Amino acid sequence: MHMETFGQLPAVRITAPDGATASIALYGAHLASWKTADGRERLFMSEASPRDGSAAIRGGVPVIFPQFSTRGTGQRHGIARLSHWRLADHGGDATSAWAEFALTQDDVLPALAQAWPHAFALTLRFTLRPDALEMRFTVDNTGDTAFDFACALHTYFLVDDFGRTVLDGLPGASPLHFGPPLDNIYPAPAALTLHPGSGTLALHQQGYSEFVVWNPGAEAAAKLTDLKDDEWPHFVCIEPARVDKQPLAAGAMWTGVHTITAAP
Ligand SMILES: O=P(O)(O)OC[C@H]1O[C@H](O)[C@H](O)[C@@H](O)[C@@H]1O
Repeated sequence: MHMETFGQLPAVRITAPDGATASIALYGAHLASWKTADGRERLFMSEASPRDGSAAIRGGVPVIFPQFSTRGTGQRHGIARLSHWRLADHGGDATSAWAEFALTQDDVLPALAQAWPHAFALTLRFTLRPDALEMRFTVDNTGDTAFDFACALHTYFLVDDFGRTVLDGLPGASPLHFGPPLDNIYPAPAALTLHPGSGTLALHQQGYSEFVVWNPGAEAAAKLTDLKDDEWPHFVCIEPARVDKQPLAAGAMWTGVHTITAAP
């Protein structure tokens, strides 16, 4: 583990024994880069993304909590991606390396916290294993009343041939060929396979209820100031999610796991 910067933001880099790396900004516990041992970057990052903590990072893996998009009266996509997390712990063994990040209500700026005044503890652990990345997300209700939350890991996969990118495994929509703008929500199967042009990525999830699949297309992308006009064909977002707010009892914990495994 060593500290580096992502733009002006402090970031943690972990390196697995096989040479795979992940770089996570403390702002948002935001995974900005994942490279497998072959040196290949697997995540898209916008060249126009803010990198100074003034706004959410565009690319990588934004952490969405406690609201998905505008499905509620609170902050769009929630407060986690706009908050400064802490590095809680890190480690590794002969084949793996990991780092865990933590956020509680005390870490959140008052202006963001006031719209969602609950006691919570989030952890997000990134583990690099041979050809794989695991993201283990926990939501702990540390208060004495129930709260409702939604969440997602808004993963921007880098694709090297948009016109040949295919997603297999979505109920009722398999295979899904990318092309027209897309912003759909599907019930989450345990496994999906993404063909990003060359090679495959196997996606496995536990604990989530939906996958959101998003690509803005040219017209909507042109309206996003944090995305260059020609960048939209370089990514597809496939987001394990709990899109609607559901209750979590006082003292209860929810866990969602998303594992991405690369194959040639
Ligand atoms: O621009 P953002 O707030 O990061 O949201 C980006 C996208 O996130 C999700 O994929 C939603 O389903 C989309 O409707 C939204 O456009």
